[in-house]
Amino acid sequence: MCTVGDCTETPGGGASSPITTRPLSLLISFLAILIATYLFQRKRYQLPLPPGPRGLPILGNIFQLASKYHWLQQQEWTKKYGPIFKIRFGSHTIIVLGTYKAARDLLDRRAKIYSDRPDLVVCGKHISRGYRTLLMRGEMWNAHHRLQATILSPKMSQKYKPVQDLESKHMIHALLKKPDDFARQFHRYSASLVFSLGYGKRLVTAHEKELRAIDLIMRNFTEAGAVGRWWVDLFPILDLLPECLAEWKRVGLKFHQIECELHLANMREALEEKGWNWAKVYKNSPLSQGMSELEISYDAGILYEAASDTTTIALEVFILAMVKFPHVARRAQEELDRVVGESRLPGWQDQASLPYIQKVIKETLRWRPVAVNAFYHAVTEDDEYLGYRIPKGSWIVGNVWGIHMDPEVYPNPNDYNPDRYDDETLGYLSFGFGRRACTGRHIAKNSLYITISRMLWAYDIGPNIRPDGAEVPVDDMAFTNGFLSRPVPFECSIKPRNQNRAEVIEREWAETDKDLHSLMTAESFA
Ligand code: HEM
Repeated sequence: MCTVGDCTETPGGGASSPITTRPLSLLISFLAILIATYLFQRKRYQLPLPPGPRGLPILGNIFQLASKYHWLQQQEWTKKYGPIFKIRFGSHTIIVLGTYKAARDLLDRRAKIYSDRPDLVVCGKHISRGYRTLLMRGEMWNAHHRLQATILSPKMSQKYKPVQDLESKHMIHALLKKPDDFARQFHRYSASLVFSLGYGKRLVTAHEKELRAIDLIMRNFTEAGAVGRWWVDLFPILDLLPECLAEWKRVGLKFHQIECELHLANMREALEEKGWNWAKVYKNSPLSQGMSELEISYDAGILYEAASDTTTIALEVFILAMVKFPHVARRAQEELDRVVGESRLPGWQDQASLPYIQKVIKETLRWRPVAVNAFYHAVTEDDEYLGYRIPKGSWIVGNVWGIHMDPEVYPNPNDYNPDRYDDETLGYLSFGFGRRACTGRHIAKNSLYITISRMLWAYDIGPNIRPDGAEVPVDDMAFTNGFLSRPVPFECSIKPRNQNRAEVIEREWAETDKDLHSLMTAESFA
């Protein structure tokens, strides 16, 4: 028998819930979710877009951004519109995040939906043709990200220290003969390090054809690929034009072919080299099965491109800072003299005992960030933040420059002041955000440690002095414009601190094992 309320019997006599009430409750829950989602989306859809500067009809804010330094313009707009604002770039909406908190909240904490890249027509579709990790999307990016993790993880990055030791000694020694040549020596260091790791071959003179070829590619990519250089980047529909009317297609194809030839040739040679190298790891990795030879070679080539200019620029900024803030150099030298002494160069064994040098590195990356806007992210779902709607597909940019100059986070931001990192929680954003943060950052930080500590141990760095005794003025705001922003060439004085140190440099360089293959055996990377 059953009474009202506890009946579990059906007219047919069996247990009722699996057959009748469960589908009903499922249906009700489904409808409730549907309605809630609809109401939520409708509410979100009704939210306003972030505020932003008025632009021209159709074109948007392109001309305002084309002003000399777009990052200064963005900094001004943050002051006017707040932590999040919108600009238009032809048919694209770009959301700019102007404060540390806004950038961390969205690009890091909501990285799951903020780690896509926009489809960039010229540098993405035509020059890179899907092969450049920086611009990859979806599954293809996942596959390459996993592949890169096998060689760029924190653990693997520690194993590259012997090569960084060799290349930094080479650099410090070369500067004894030609101190004015510092920019070229920094470039040689950065390029040779990654070329050695990637292809098992050093770049000793900085005149090698490989180095010139990659420099050409970087120039092509940054100049021809700069978003806004071509109308088609603003209005992708123009890409439907036939090739005879679309110069960017011809230029893109030409640049792509140059890259393909170079990356393939470099990889094929690397596979024949004696020792261990990234090309071999890539080729033999189970993670690369199913990737074409070109795809694998491009990945290795891209690492070289991503590593060489960035590290060079950071080192140039370091010299600029030492010229403008000589008291910092003196503080760092006191620390080095106390910890290391005068009879040897600083090495990896000193890294943990040189906290001031670590702060100098952080401050260098903050004070004049190498990539002023990191790089474009894109959002894969509609989202809201601070009461504003962020439409799916928007391009998202963290204005790293403006954020690093925010006095609320970094008091007196234009001062180069390593002591600000006494607060160990204070961060910086120079390696970008979330899942797209720079995968080479562990190598980069070690490079900056070994080169900067040795530069300061070995040399006095300061302004150049004219014959009349006046300092040659240096403008610490004179930078090139672009995705990467480097100091405009400037004069400075780099002199050995004394004869003893010059002799130590000579001695250590003479005693260094310069045979890359003996440093890069398969056993040392196992
Ligand atoms: C001081 C040196 C360096 C700086 C300042 C730097 C900065 C950056 C920045 C800002 C990004 C874009 C991050 C974003 O979109 O949020 C990036 C991406 C990347 N960097 Fe670096 N980088 C440096 C050195 C290196 C090195 C040494 C390597 C490799 C050995 C490297 C490999 C890459 C790669 C592969 C990406 C693309 C990541 C992706 O989209 O998946 N970088 N880097």
